[in-house]
Amino acid sequence: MSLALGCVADDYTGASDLANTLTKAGLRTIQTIGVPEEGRALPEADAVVVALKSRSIPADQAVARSREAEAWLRARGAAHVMFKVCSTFDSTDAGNIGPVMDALRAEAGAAIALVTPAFPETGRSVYQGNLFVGSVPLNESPLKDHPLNPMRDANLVRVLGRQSASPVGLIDTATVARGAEAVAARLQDLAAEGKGAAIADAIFDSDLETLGRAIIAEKFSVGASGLGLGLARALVADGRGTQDAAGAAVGEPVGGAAACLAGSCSQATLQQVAAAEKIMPVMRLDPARLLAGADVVAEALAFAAERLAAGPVLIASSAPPEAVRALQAEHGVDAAGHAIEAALAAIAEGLVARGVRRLVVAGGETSGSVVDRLGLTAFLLGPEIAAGVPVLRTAGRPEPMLLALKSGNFGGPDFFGRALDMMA
Ligand SMILES: Nc1ncnc2c1ncn2[C@@H]1O[C@H](COP(=O)(O)OP(=O)(O)OP(=O)(O)O)[C@@H](O)[C@H]1O
Ligand SMILES: O=C(O)[C@@H](O)C(=O)CO
Repeated sequence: MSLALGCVADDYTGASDLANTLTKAGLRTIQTIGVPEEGRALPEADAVVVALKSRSIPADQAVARSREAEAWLRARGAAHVMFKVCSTFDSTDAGNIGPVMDALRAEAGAAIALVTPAFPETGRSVYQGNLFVGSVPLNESPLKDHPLNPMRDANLVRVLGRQSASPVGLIDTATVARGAEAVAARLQDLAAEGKGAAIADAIFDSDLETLGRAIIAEKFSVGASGLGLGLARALVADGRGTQDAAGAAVGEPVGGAAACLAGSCSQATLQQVAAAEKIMPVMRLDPARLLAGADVVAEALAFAAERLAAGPVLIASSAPPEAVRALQAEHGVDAAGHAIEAALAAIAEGLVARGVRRLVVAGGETSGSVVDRLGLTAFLLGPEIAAGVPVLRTAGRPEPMLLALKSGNFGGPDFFGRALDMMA
């Protein structure tokens, strides 16, 4: 297998979002969970997205894991490696986007990296270096209340500048409008000025296509699904894609019971959980009781066991920002987050033991814990449920499962019902 494109993603839902975009754009794509162990056979692919759970871990660990993933991808022929970050640039001033970018850029022997989280299909655009979520700057969007990394500055030149060891420049929209050669020239000028990264403006998919063409001959970039789209289209134009990449992984139904888990507290997920209450039994986990030592895992599994034969259930810890803040104030951000993630992962394991083979999970960290607990190692890409959320089919598991790993902010209010319909 000689890869046209290699990607290192900093969380599992983000990886499936990117793999979905690459597949739709015409690259046959596989998502692996971590770096595959030596000797593990993978299906033929044009692109591999190695999913890490590195968004919220200490920066030195994120760097080490990302370097290992990059080396694995390069060894399989990937001339360009993209580091996939969140389209809302989720990170703190302590990392991890800057440190990982610095390390992978050095590995690639590149002087500068083009960086853009723009993903117009989901309303993320970058103008004059400022990230917009829909019509509002990042710091006015619901991301200002994110439980792990509240985003309080929309200016990405500043945000990345605080995380990277080298200065950060801007490729503005006027330059992007002049085309790929103008972008490539500006990138070289910024490198000559000593900049190690350039935030690139992008408002429309056509901007991302320009950026893709400008950097496809470079070895490294940083972006979200939008930049993936630009790179994939440049590769496909160059004859590196596969006809019917999107149809490649649609397989037989897997049967079994279906269930949903939500650990995301985003505004989108809160609405989706509320809407799900109209179509399936919903159990709301009480994190305060969990943290006080109550066996909420057993309670949730008993709730599910009584109902699964009749249809899907949803188990959710999702709560509005005030409740999240109150819990975190009492127990600490990490302790609260990890305890809830671990509980939802244990519930997932119990559900699979009780015959669940179709599982929808909302939230990046939550999905990471669930997928790790289930020991899943790779996914093939199925149809798209909502922008950025595909149906995933496990690869290498004797009894296949279907999953949907939803990034917190993605999907419309009817997401859970829609996902279950598409996984029937
Ligand atoms: N009621 C709650 N109170 C406090 N923290 C919670 C609560 N419910 C879930 N959490 C924690 O909030 C975090 C949510 O992060 P997660 O990544 O799963 O969702 P998200 O941030 O909305 O999704 P994404 O990263 O895809 O945008 C997790 O650590 C989870 O355990
Ligand atoms: O880019 C995005 O917004 C998503 O793929 C994601 O990473 C959210 O966690």
